[in-house]
Amino acid sequence: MTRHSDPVTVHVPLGDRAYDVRIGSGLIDRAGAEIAPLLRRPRVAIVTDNTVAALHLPRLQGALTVHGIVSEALVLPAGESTKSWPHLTACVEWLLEQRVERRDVVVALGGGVIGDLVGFAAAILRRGVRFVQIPTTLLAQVDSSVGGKTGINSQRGKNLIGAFHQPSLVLADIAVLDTLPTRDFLAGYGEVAKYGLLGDADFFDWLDENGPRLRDEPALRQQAVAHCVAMKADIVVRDETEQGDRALLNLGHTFGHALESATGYSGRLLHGEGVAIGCALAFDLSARMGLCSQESPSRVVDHLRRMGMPAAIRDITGDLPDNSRLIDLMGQDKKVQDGQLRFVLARGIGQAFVSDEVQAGLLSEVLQDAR
Ligand SMILES: NC(=O)c1ccc[n+]([C@@H]2O[C@H](COP(=O)([O-])OP(=O)(O)OC[C@H]3O[C@@H](n4cnc5c(N)ncnc54)[C@H](O)[C@@H]3O)[C@@H](O)[C@H]2O)c1
Ligand SMILES: O=C(O)C(=O)C[C@@H](O)[C@H](O)[C@H](O)COP(=O)(O)O
Ligand SMILES: [Zn+2]
Repeated sequence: MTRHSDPVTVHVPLGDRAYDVRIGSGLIDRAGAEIAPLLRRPRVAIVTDNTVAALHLPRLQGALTVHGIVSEALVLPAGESTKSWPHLTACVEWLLEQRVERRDVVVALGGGVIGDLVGFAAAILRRGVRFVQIPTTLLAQVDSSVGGKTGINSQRGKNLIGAFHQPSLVLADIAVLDTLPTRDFLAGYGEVAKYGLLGDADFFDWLDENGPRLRDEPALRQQAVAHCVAMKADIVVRDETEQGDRALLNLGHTFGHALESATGYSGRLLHGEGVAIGCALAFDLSARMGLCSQESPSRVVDHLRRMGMPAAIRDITGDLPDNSRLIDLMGQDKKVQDGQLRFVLARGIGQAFVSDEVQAGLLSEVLQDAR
């Protein structure tokens, strides 16, 4: 049964690209009322994946119909491999076939894969149309639906083709997370933990106490999602296009993205799992560089393990390329400057910063010991 509670609103004040992120139970049932004020004519194009379509699309379309909004839907295959050129082409061509105009609104209903792909399609369609994010995974609610990073993967690396394109509205219905498989919920938790680790030690303490209860207690879930979104909004407003501080949101991602590429964007390693392992490695590296005490990486790993999450490279099943290949994959990271790798490191829990001073030998050592 869908519960309804008062939504919390986090405003993202980006001038003429400002928008609200609404977080609460039952928001999909109110999507017609929420989206109607954005529309110049009463129709939207929805893009989703097959799993989400079966569970939540009829409810969304019903809620739009009640407000006289006509909708058509494109259903793409679920999974990371959908963030690719062929599916981007299919999505853009379908939107053109639907005669989506410059003043229309496209709706992305799904997890981070759909949000990133559809956001990018909206960025390039007729040189840019507006879009609304309706994130249906924990990961998408706390992270990918906010901030305007959109794009697809390349064989050469994660998210290497994309654009900054902010949504016009985000509707995070925390009740949809009830249908999310545990593995996907925990993958999203990797990004939740990341926020505490990068800049909020008190939040990490709170997660230590409440993390295991987030899945079953809607009030805690709403609190956690709202806190992460507020933290992300604050960083994005300071540095929308990642010239500086925004790179903090990349904690764990230099390692995680290389591991995702190495596993072929397959079900072997989900993005949030890669981020969790990457955070543990970033703290390990920081401790070896003398930036923080050994207590910090130990605490990170203990927390992830207690949550039932992978926390080391050895937790990934199957073969992986050798360390030099992994480091080679890291060379495609978007933080690289003048060919030099840059990492998000930490002076302790909640004290992350960006560094280009990592010695290659130490990096190999960290990877070697983690396998
Ligand atoms: N743009 C950004 O700032 C940003 C931030 C973080 C991650 N990302 C990207 O997000 C992607 C990962 O997102 P994700 O973890 O949401 O993966 P996902 O979109 O693949 O969703 C995970 C799985 O859950 C299913 N699902 C979604 N909602 C469901 C629901 N309510 N009930 C049941 N099943 C549901 C999906 O069909 C899919 O199988 C990666 O590509 C990552 O690079 C982007
Ligand atoms: O919003 C950001 O900025 C982030 O880095 C959030 C990350 O969780 C997310 O995975 C993002 O897509 C990674 O960005 P990338 O630029 O390294 O591809
Ligand atoms: Zn991420």
